[in-house]
Amino acid sequence: MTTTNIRSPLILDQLINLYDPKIMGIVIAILVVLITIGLFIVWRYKKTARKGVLLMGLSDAGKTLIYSRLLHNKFVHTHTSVKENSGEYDCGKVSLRIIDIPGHERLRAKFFDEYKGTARGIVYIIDSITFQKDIRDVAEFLYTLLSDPVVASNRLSFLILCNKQDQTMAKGCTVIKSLLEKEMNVLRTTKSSQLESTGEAATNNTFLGKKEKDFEFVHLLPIKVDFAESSASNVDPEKPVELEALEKWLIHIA
Ligand SMILES: Nc1nc2c(ncn2[C@@H]2O[C@H](COP(=O)(O)OP(=O)(O)OP(=O)(O)O)[C@@H](O)[C@H]2O)c(=O)[nH]1
Repeated sequence: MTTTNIRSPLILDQLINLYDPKIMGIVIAILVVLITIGLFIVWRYKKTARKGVLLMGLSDAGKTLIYSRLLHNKFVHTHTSVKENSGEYDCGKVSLRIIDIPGHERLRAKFFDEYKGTARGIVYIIDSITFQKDIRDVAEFLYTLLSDPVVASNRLSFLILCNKQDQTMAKGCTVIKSLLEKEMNVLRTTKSSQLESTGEAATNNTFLGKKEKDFEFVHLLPIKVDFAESSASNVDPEKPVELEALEKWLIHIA
């Protein structure tokens, strides 16, 4: 009896002795697990809270027609947008908020700043007929989006949608991808030398891709950039509307 009474406080002392390396180890392991679970819950919450998909691109690429097709399954006669269109797209269990951002140079930055924080992905729409003529502007705008700090920190998904494939003059998405990579490479060199001349190179995070390597979209990971083709117009009944690739991508990121 006496022996037990003397030993129990000693064992208890040992158990609550935080300086005991074993106990310290267990306490640290529990804390690490709890912090990880906490961070995971916050990350999941933030991710699911961001359910916007921005339709972006130069003016006349077909954003509003694609928006109208996707959400209302309608052909509309469009004109240059001056404000955004926004609506819910049902992806089965969840829905996404599709936002059609005006492509006009003076408006797009303002709307992008307004919506980028709530975005999960960006569909960058290209007019595949005028692509070669506008390649510089197409690449420049895309570069601006990809080098945005919010895009990088939220790891937004990108779909580059080569639209107007119903037209015979339209370039296919493989050609567009390869020409765009070449143009982004040139643009990157120009931007880097401009920054160096103003002494901002060290502080600015605008170098996209891998140093010492030609620009490739795959080098932007964890920002994932996919390419697909689409056609939003069915003025010619022989050529149907093709938005399946876009719809599959939306379900994939939802
Ligand atoms: N042939 C063809 N024409 C298309 C397609 N998608 C859009 N268009 C036409 O392209 C023109 C421009 O389409 P919009 O949807 O207004 O373009 P947008 O990108 O919203 O232009 P902004 O509002 O200026 O940003 C319209 O005449 C559309 O009918 C397509 O897949 N094929």
